[in-house]
Amino acid sequence: MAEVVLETHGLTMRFGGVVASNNVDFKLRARELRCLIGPNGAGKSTFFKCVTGLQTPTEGEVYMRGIETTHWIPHQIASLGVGIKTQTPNVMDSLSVFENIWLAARRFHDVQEANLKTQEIIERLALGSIARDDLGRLAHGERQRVELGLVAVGDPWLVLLDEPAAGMSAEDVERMTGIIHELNKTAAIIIVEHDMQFIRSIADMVTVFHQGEVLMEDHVDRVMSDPTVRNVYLGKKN
Ligand SMILES: Nc1ncnc2c1ncn2[C@@H]1O[C@H](COP(=O)(O)OP(=O)(O)OP(=O)(O)O)[C@@H](O)[C@H]1O
Repeated sequence: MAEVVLETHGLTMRFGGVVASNNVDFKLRARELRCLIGPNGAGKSTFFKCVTGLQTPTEGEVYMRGIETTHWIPHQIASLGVGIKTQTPNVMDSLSVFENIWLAARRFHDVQEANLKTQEIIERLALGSIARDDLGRLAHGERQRVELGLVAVGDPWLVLLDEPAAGMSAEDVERMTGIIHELNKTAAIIIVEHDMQFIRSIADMVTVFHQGEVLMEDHVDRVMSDPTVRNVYLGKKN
């Protein structure tokens, strides 16, 4: 069996009386692609933030390739070889696509290698036609693609993506799907996502969150046809 690259034990996050994440045990193996779904307020974002170091859980532990990262900040986690795409990316609108990717590449490589890596990412993600454009002038879908480029530049073995398809056109989503599959050749990937069409097109295994807990973990087809999952989305009691 493939190596476990991410594991949580009893991950719990309380905000006052609200238990946003409740004793979550989670495991992801090398080269897996897992979508995290669930209705609004189910605890997906909280789980994502605890795993990426944006929040520190109240209880429980996070391990990446066996290293405990529970109290680490995102920068430390990224330095392990983990690519993180949050909804508030660290980019500069007044710099070009090339420059933004180059700056990200420079964190991992010397100047010469950063040049080569930037060029490689621009080709892999088909960003050539917009490479000299300022990031601030790009359409939403193009920008999302650049942000994936920033994730890919560190050759990550684990990629954590928060709603990569949000607000995108069907064409952009299709492109994004291709890029994620390409990243998945070398990295395990977690995607927090609302867009069911995107999930159907990309997911294999899905973890369903409900009221801060894992309700179900199974193949996307079984999850989508499960009556309990349907009821949870529709807000019905079982
Ligand atoms: N910073 C916070 N302070 C207080 N309560 C919070 C905070 N963050 C999340 N919560 C609460 O925790 C619960 C889980 O929220 P979370 O955002 O993790 O769910 P979600 O599944 O990501 O929802 P959505 O799909 O709407 O983004 C909700 O009841 C939410 O109101």
